[in-house]
Amino acid sequence: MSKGRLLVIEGLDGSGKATQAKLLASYLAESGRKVMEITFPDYESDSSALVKMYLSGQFGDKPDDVNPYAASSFYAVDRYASYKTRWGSFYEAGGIVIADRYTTSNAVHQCSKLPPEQWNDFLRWAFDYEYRLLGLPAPDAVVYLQVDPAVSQKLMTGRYHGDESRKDVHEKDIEYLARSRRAAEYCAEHLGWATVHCTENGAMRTIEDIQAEVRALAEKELG
Ligand SMILES: Cc1cn([C@H]2C[C@H](O)[C@@H](COP(=O)(O)O)O2)c(=O)[nH]c1=O
Repeated sequence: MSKGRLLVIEGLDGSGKATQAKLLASYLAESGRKVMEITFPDYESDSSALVKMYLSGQFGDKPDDVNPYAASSFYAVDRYASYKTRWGSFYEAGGIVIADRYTTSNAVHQCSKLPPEQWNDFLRWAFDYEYRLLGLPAPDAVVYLQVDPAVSQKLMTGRYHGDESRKDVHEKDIEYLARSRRAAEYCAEHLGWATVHCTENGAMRTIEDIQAEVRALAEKELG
């Protein structure tokens, strides 16, 4: 039996990835396809222990306190565990997997710790490590949900109702988030990701409008 398909929804914090991934998975399931939705980090699993230590600041309270290769490894083994225990056999048997974040999040959030002239080397390493050495599937398509900086700032402020202490080490660091945005746009442009522009005139477009574009991209990929 031929292996399945992996569609990834990527975007910066607060871009609506979880909502769009869920809606896409339900839509594809209703259209009669075998679908599973997965999300990373896999906070429910013990395999995310190192990711949790990192995000809660136990290795240092700034993202840059943990070098991108170390941090990427934490997320990569979390994905490996999830693949082995949750979705690997479903995917291998031909199922469609919709991922809310994937290796592509290391491309965005870890790449941004390096100067731009080192990005290509880092990206080559990250993809080679996960897709070849660990044996995880490479995505068939990546949809990047692009949100204007001013709008995403507003969304992030609202998310924790002004309680800064609930933010993780990435979310607390505005300068790091700006760098991650630059890395995300670089990846979207150079790695063949499909960009969906989620903002219009300084506000988010409706969930339904964005979903219509996401579905069209998925349908094009799945045929
Ligand atoms: C899945 C994943 C997330 N991240 C980052 C993105 C977020 O800032 C943070 C936590 O993810 P979350 O906001 O989706 O809970 O971890 C990576 O750096 N690499 C990864 O592989």
